[in-house]
Amino acid sequence: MAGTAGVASHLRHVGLIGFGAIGRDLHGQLRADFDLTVLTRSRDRAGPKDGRHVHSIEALIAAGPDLVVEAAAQAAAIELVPALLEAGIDVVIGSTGALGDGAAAERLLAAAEAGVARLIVPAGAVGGLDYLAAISSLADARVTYTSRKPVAAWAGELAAAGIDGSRLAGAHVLFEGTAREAARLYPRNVNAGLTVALAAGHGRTRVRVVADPSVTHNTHQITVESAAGSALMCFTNLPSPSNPKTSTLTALSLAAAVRRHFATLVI
Ligand SMILES: NC(=O)C1=CN([C@@H]2O[C@H](COP(=O)(O)OP(=O)(O)OC[C@H]3O[C@@H](n4cnc5c(N)ncnc54)[C@H](O)[C@@H]3O)[C@@H](O)[C@H]2O)C=CC1
Ligand SMILES: O=C([O-])CC(=O)C(=O)O
Repeated sequence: MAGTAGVASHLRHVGLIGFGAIGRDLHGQLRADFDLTVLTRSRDRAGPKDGRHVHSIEALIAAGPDLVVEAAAQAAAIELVPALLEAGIDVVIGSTGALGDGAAAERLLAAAEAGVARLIVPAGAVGGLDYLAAISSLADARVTYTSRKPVAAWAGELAAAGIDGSRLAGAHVLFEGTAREAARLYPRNVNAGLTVALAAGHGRTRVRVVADPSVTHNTHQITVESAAGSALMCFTNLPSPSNPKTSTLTALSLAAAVRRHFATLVI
């Protein structure tokens, strides 16, 4: 099967936290090749029709997963992921913006160290993290990440700023600044900016957030200037049908991170 080269033939056990737009897609993409246990809050009624389904982090740890993917929310990552890491379970963190909170990042990394586990940052809605990590050692590197999404992805944020999204005539810059601040202000929309900053370095990365009535896709542009040259990366992603804030690419990226984790040939 495409993309599974090198995956061990016996079924590995993967835990998923969250069963929203990403969690449901991820479950569908992984169910044929992995044993899955899904953690949802007890008040969230939706869950998988087949496979294991639990409502507490203790039950997820007791199920004994080889790897867990968090695809719920920054708050869920901060609350639940440390216990997994302390229990020695590697975690792919979808809500990368959680690492923008200094105290939370310290807690997560301390838990990983204590449990001798790995906290894995996936590319998510963007790509090119290998390039960004490569130029991160260059002192002069400058990276700009621009998130440009349709107005539907910003309905709540525009309303909070007193702007009627349906009347927006042109692109509206909601934010320019650091990745940490963007991830704090837009926890469900700008995790990708924090991912870029983790790869390239916070001090080198600027983030722009734009609501644009002329685009139909979630567009992520990364520009880089450094002593190694320049790069322009643009990801024009279809929004998830069930959550316009989220790109359909994100679940595919998390599934790829899971397969990579168990692969013999690592790409
Ligand atoms: N790294 C990246 O590029 C991206 C990261 N994300 C992150 O992924 C998260 C999920 O995205 P979607 O699936 O589109 O959101 P969604 O809103 O469709 O689904 C999230 C689900 O997680 C559940 N949830 C929240 N807290 C929970 C908890 N403590 N325990 C168990 N379940 C919990 C919610 O009830 C909901 O069902 C976003 O909030 C964002 O943090 C989203 C898009 C891109
Ligand atoms: O999926 C996307 O387009 C990006 C996103 O929501 C995020 O970075 O949180």
